[in-house]
Amino acid sequence: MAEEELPSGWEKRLSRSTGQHYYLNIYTKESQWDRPDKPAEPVSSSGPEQVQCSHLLVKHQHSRRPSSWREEEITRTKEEALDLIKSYREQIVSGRASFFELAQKYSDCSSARRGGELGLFARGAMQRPFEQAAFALKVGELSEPVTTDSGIHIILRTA
Ligand SMILES: O=C(N[C@H](Cc1nc2ccccc2[nH]1)C(=O)O)c1cc2ccccc2s1
Repeated sequence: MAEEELPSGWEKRLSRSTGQHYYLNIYTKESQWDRPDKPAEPVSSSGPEQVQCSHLLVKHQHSRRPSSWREEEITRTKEEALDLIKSYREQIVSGRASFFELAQKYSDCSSARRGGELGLFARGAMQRPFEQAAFALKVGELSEPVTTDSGIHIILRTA
């Protein structure tokens, strides 16, 4: 009886040490003894090309532009900004407030009017610490506080 065809993405190999056959995933280079029952998927090892995020930014006196739609001159200290961003994060995580609502009310970024929505962006578009944090998030995940030259952010990945 002809052996059933292997699912795509696998190769059948012979183990020299045991004389047993094993199966090699040609994408991940992982091997297994059991015959695979479904195709191996090509992995995008470099992660997503683009992410969609919203953010809530609290600026401080040393921010790159210590001014915003909320406040002509922002004088709070970096420590006060971090305390604020932590309290907003806690309100969101506890479900007492929505990300959209707090970003709209309190974010020092012009994206506040859209609940902090920044849209889709690729690597290279945003300041590096922000990019690194955003691309490390799973969809729906809220970051810990992230510091950039603009101030302190919490980032919600939406897609
Ligand atoms: O750089 C911006 N706004 C700055 C503050 C700021 N700095 C950021 C740094 C990283 C990501 C977003 C950031 N927003 C400001 O208003 O002083 C952006 C506003 C918007 C609005 C819509 C979409 C993208 C962007 S980027």
